Amino acid sequence: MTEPLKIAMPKGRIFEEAVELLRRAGFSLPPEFDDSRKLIVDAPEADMRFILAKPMDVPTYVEHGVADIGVAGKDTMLEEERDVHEVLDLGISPCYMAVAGLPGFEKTDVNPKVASKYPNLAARYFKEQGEQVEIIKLNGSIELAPLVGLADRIVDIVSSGRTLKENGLVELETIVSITSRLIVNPVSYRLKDSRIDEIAARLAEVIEEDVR
Ligand SMILES: Nc1ncnc2c1ncn2[C@@H]1O[C@H](COP(=O)(O)OP(=O)(O)OP(=O)(O)O)[C@@H](O)[C@H]1O
Ligand SMILES: O=P(O)(O)OC[C@H]1O[C@H](OP(=O)(O)OP(=O)(O)O)[C@H](O)[C@@H]1O
Repeated sequence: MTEPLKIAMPKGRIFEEAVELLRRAGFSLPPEFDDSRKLIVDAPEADMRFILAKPMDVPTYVEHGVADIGVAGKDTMLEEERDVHEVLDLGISPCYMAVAGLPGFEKTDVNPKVASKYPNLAARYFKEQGEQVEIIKLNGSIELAPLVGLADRIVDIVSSGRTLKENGLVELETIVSITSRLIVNPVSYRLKDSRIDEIAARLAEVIEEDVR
């Protein structure tokens, strides 16, 4: 008897698209997957065990090896910088990271403040730009920060652009495009390479079908 492959899945936005992709790749996932509060879900037919984590924590579960593989937004990889391999761009949940602010924003030298849920990514970006800023970490509703004067700019995810627009903010710079990735623990990859390669290949086939 082999041990089931452990897969860390992000709850929330990415979840449904990732499940659909796995099902289309021919993996049989139990119906309870679609409507349950369980955090560990076994899929015996696929010989898989799913660990349902907060999206930002998926790379952590995979780095520590409690999950062999995982599905993670590129944003979480850039923020967390975990020791994991990225083996496939799944192309799902596309969005991008941008700097935004109030219209007419101009850089001043006086203590610029940037609010973000991604403090490491934001700090790295401004360092690369040669601009010294203070990063203020927030956990959500980032667009509020410039409206109430907590920060003059934000670094956040943009998808439809609706949140920026409805709050009277404008995009100032695009940082990076984002999609979800299949990530792998380096030790699991050495020990279970054929199993993991097979999953990646089957997913890649489905993704290619969509491109065609
Ligand atoms: N418009 C979007 N806003 C945020 N994340 C998005 C968007 N579109 C795609 N994504 C992807 O979805 C992931 C976040 O999913 P979700 O919003 O469910 O998690 P979260 O922000 O951690 O949730 P929570 O609001 O519970 O903190 C990101 O890592 C990103 O890769
Ligand atoms: O361009 P849009 O389609 O409007 O999407 C972008 C918004 O969605 C996300 O927030 P989320 O809904 O996750 O809420 P949060 O601010 O509580 O994280 C993100 O942080 C932006 O605020």
